[in-house]
Amino acid sequence: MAFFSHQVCRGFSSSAVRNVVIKHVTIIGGGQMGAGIAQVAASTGHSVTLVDTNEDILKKAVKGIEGNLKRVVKKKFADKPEAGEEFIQKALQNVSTSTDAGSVVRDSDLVLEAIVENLKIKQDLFGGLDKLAPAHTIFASNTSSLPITDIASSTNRLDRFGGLHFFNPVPVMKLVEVIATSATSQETFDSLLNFSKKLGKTSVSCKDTPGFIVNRLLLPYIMEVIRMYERGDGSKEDIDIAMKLGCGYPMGPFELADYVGLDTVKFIMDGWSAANPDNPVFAQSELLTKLVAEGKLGKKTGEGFYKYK
Ligand SMILES: CCCCCCCCCCCCCC(=O)CC(=O)SCCNC(=O)CCNC(=O)[C@H](O)C(C)(C)COP(=O)(O)OP(=O)(O)OC[C@H]1O[C@@H](n2cnc3c(N)ncnc32)[C@H](O)[C@@H]1OP(=O)(O)O
Ligand SMILES: NC(=O)C1=CN([C@@H]2O[C@H](COP(=O)(O)OP(=O)(O)OC[C@H]3O[C@@H](n4cnc5c(N)ncnc54)[C@H](O)[C@@H]3O)[C@@H](O)[C@H]2O)C=CC1
Repeated sequence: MAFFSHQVCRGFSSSAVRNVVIKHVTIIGGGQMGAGIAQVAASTGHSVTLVDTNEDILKKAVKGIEGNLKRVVKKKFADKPEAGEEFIQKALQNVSTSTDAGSVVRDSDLVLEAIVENLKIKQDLFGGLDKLAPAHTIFASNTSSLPITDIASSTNRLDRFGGLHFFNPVPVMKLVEVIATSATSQETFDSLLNFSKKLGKTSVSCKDTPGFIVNRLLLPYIMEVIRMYERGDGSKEDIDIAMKLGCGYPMGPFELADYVGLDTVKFIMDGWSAANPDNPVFAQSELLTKLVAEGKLGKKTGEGFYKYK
C-alpha cells in the first residue's frame, strides 16, 4: 500500500563529507519538541541555539526548560542539592536563543528542525538555510510523518541530511529514530547515531518510509480509536481507561492526542488521508477538524478532548 509518494533522490558526493562530531547545535522551533531537545542537548554538554519566530515564545521555552531541569535534578541529584543546582546552571549556560536562524547557523555542526508539521514551511526553511550554513553542517528534521527525502529536496546537501525523530516528552522518552534517506551518507548517519548516543538515548535505524517505525504502527491504532469514538462504541474516558489498564500504556489515546497537540495530530492525519484518499482507514475525522478549528489544541492551549486547568 502506498502511503506517500516518495521522491527518488540521487545522492551526490561532496568534498565536505566527513564524520562530523556534533558540538554546536541549532534547534529551530522552540515548542514542546524543540525545547525538550534543547534541554537534553544542553544538559549533555552541547552548545545549543534555540530559534523561534519571536522573543516571547523563546522566553517561555527557556522558562519551561528550567522547570523541567528542576524535575530531572529532583530525581538525579536527590541527595546532592548543590550538585543539582550546578547541573541546572551549566545546562542553562549552554542555551542561547535567536529569532534569526540565518545568522546563527554559520557556527552550527547540526541544524535540527522542530517547527510546524508542514512540508512547504519546512522546505522553505531548509532551502534558505542551505545557502548560509557551512558545508560540513548536517541538517536534520524531527518530522513525525513527512518524508525526509521531500524536506531535503529543497537543499543541495542531500548527503548531509537525515531524520532525528524524538519522542514526547523528550527528557523522559528514551528513543530516537535515526532516519537515512537513499542519499544520506554513511558519515552523516554515523554522526547522527553518535549524537543520539551522547544525548543518552537509545537509537533505532530507520528507512525513510511513512511514519518510520513508531508512527507507522501508532497511527492506524489512533485512526481506529477515532472511528470507535465517533461511532459511539465507547466514551473517550472509557477508551482511555481501557488502553491504560488493559494494555499497560501510560496514557490513553485521547490523553496522548492532547499531549502531542491536536494541530500536529491533524497535520499528520491530513497527510495520510490525502495520500490514501480511497482507503477508509485514513478517512478524515470531523471531530478532530472541529476541535482544531476552535483552537482547542490540547494541553498546550488548555483544552482539547479534555480540559486542563
Ligand atoms: C482521537 C484520538 C486521537 C489520538 C491521537 C494520538 C496522537 C498520536 C499521533 C502521533 C503524533 C506524533 C507524535 C510523534 O511523532 C511521536 C511521539 O512522541 S508519540 C508520544 C510518545 N509519548 C508517549 O507515549 C508518552 C506516554 N506518557 C508517559 O510516558 C507519561 O504519561 C509521562 C512521562 C508523559 C507523564 O507521566 P506521569 O506519571 O503521568 O506524570 P508525572 O508528571 O508524574 O511524570 C512522570 C515522571 O516523568 C518526569 N517528567 C515528566 N515530564 C518531564 C519533562 N518534560 N522533563 C523532565 N521530566 C519529566 C516527572 O518528573 C516524573 O518523574 P518522577 O521522578 O517519576 O517523579
Ligand atoms: N508533539 C509531539 O508529540 C511530537 C512532534 N513531533 C514533530 O516535531 C515538530 C514540532 O512539533 P511540536 O514541538 O509539538 O510543535 P509546537 O507547535 O509545540 O512548536 C512548533 C514551534 O515552531 C515554531 N515555528 C513555526 N514555524 C517556524 C519557523 N519558520 N521558524 C522558526 N520557528 C517556527 C512555532 O512558533 C512553535 O513555537 C513537528 O514536525 C512534529 O510533527 C515529533 C515528535 C513528537
